[in-house]
Amino acid sequence: MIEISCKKELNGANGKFLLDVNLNIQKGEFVALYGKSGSGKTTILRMLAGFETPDSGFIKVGGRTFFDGDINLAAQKRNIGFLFQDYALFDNMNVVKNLLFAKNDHALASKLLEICELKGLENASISSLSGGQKQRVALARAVMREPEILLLDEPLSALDNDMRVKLQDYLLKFHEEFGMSVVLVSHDVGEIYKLCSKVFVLEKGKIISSGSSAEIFLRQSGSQKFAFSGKVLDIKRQDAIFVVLVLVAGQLCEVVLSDAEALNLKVADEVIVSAKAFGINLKKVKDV
Ligand SMILES: Nc1ncnc2c1ncn2[C@@H]1O[C@H](COP(=O)(O)OP(=O)(O)OP(=O)(O)O)[C@@H](O)[C@H]1O
Repeated sequence: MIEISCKKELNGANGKFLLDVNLNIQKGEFVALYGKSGSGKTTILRMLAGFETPDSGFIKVGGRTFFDGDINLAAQKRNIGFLFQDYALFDNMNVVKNLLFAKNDHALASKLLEICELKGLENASISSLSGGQKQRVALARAVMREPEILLLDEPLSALDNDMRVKLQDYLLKFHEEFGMSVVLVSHDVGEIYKLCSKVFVLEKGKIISSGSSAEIFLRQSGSQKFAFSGKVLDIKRQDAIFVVLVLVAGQLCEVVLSDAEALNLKVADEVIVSAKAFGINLKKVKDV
C-alpha cells in the first residue's frame, strides 16, 4: 500500500496555500488525481517520486518509509517510473537504446516494444517518430525498470483522440502485465473512467472527495439519468421563458427554464445539466 500523509506550503497563483493530503492507494491499484489547475496534483506526484520534499508528514510504500521527519529516500531508490506530457526521450539515441538506457535488458525491451506495437522501429531515430509513437516509446521506457509505482502526469493530453485511445489501451496492457500501482493526473473524465478504479478529487490542496469514477462523476440524484457540469454563457428571455446557453465539455447547449428556475442564475455560474430517462437519443458519429 502507498500511504501519503503530507503537508506542504505552496505558492499558488492567488497566494500561499497549504497542500494537506492523506491518501492510501492499494498495491496494484490504478487511481486518478483529478481537480482544477493549481490544486496540487503534480506536487503530490513529485513528493511521492522524491523530487519535492514535504514540510511535514510521511510517505510509506509497502511498509518502507520514503519520507518522514528523519528519512528522505533519494528519488533513484524509490523504484518509480514516470510518464509526463513531454516525452523526455534522448533524441541522440534510437528507440531501443532509449529503453536500454533505463535498463540493459534486451529481452524486456523487446517484449515492451511488442506490447506497444513498435516492433520494426527499434533502430528508428526519435525525431522520425510521430507524437503518439514517441509517447509509446516513453511509456515503454518508463516500464523498463519494472517500477513498483508508475506516475502519469497528463501523459496523453498532447495527443489526438484516436492516439489517446490507443495509448490508454497500452497503459491498461502494461498495468495488467506488470501489476504496478499507477497514479494518473488527468483532466479527462472519459480517460479516468476507462483506466482508473478510484479517483481522488483535489481542491486547493485538499482531497475533497474520493470514490469510483461512477460515484465521483455521475453525480446522479433522484431519477436523473445523466448529469454534466457546465458553465452559463448567456441567459435570454424569450416571451414567458428563459433560454440559458451552457458550455458543457466544449459543446454549447440550450436549456429552457421558467422564471422561477432562472431567478438565481447569472452568467458564469457553474451548473449541472441533467435529464431523466425519456427521449434521450444516442447516435454513433465515429467508429474507433
Ligand atoms: N516547490 C514549490 N513551492 C511552492 N509552490 C509550489 C511548489 N511547486 C509547485 N508550487 C505551486 O503550487 C501550485 C500547485 O501546483 P501543481 O503543479 O501541484 O498543481 P496541479 O494541480 O498539478 O496543476 P495543473 O493541473 O495545472 O498541472 C502552483 O501554483 C505551483 O506554482
